[in-house]
Amino acid sequence: MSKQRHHINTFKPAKKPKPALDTAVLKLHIDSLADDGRGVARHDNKVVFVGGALPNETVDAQYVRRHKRYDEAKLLAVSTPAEQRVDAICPVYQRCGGCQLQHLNYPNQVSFKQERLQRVLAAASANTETATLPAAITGSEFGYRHRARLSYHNGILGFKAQASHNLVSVESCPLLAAELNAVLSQSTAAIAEFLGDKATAEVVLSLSDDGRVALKIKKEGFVDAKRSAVLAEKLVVPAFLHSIEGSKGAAWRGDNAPLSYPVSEALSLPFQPSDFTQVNIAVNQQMIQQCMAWLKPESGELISDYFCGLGNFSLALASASAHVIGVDVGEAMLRRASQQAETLGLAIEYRNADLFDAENIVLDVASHKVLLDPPRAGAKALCEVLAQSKIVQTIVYVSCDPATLARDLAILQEGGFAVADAVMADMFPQTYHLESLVHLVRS
Ligand SMILES: C[S@@+](CC[C@H](N)C(=O)[O-])C[C@H]1O[C@@H](n2cnc3c(N)ncnc32)[C@H](O)[C@@H]1O
Repeated sequence: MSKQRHHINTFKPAKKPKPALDTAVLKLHIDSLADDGRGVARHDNKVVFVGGALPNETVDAQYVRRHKRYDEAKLLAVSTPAEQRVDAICPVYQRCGGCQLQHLNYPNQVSFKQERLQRVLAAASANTETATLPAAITGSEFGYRHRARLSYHNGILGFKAQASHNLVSVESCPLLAAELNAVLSQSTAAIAEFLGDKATAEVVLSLSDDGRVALKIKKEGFVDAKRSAVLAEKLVVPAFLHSIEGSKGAAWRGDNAPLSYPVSEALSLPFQPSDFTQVNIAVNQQMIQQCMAWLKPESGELISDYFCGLGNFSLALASASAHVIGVDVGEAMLRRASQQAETLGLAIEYRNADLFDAENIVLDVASHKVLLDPPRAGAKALCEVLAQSKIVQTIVYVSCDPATLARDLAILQEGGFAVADAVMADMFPQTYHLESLVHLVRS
């Protein structure tokens, strides 16, 4: 039998060369703001997104990327500035990827986010007129973050640049609390000396309400204990080295005394730098009060707090004499939350469950009121279970992502819940991030 030869075609057609980007200066009129804060114009029958441009402005811009359905352009000059335009206060604004709205005055940042929330509510309830929203929950426009996560690469400590993995060097950031900025500028040289030119790392700064600032480093490779101790010595009070974790070998641990952040005048939450904490303390405290006003906890009644983290909402609910079941996937956080509940003598039972998996979701038959505060991915599985259950009568949904909020509200409304109230909470001024609270009742 003759061997058959299979002919394998190894010929690969050469990739079509990309057409050169048109470098002409475009004169664009900006019609609106996209959800990510970029100005939206139309040119050549296509939408063009222009970062840093505002509605009603005429701008000069140049293409940076062209796609089938839309194009992206960079702002060169604003020929007719909008009334809402203000000067950005950060020297690396438009290079750093952290802020998108510093060029828009604050009242208009708030209305931009209010309108986005209104659109989400309108889309989720096609037949319901969306009432005007109440005044937004707001705090300071700048200096509001008590926690910051910076990246380190090739000798640069900073934040990711816009639309790129490069880093923008930052020794001070107008969104950070003054205490964090002081520590950042004092410690940058010591951190860079410790990590060297080639390391890749993450540096987390966390401010405690007693003024201490913890520095935690996560790096590639092994951690050198002696050099870690030298870095710890170099940090100036109130900064202290909390820990250095490597991708290999043992971690170096320094002072691990818990930090704390206040959730009300009377209550504080102990936390570790790796825990989830709401970054904006003033806005968080008002959010807690809003949730309490909607949930109206009564003595002895059972309330479920899903995605409870360290018990940010559970503590307040239980302090008003409710019994609380807190559910989260973060084991270490749940341990700390339980300890705090025990210290304060509060009736909270914390449970560990993956709430993205419907099989793990158990609704307690005695719990008619529910609070949920999921991560950006939302809470599809939980909302499907809540929609089918006739036990739960009141839901407060705390959302940090309008797209998943819209999806989940549609599920809940299909299941018989109606939006009773909603409010925008400006947790992240100067950025496009939208935090919102929605109160639903079974109709
Ligand atoms: C936006 S945080 C809210 C935490 C808390 N409610 C607060 O206010 O501090 C989201 C929480 O969801 C938790 N989480 C993330 N994925 C989860 C999952 N699949 N199942 C359960 N909890 C999850 C995180 O651990 C985190 O604590």
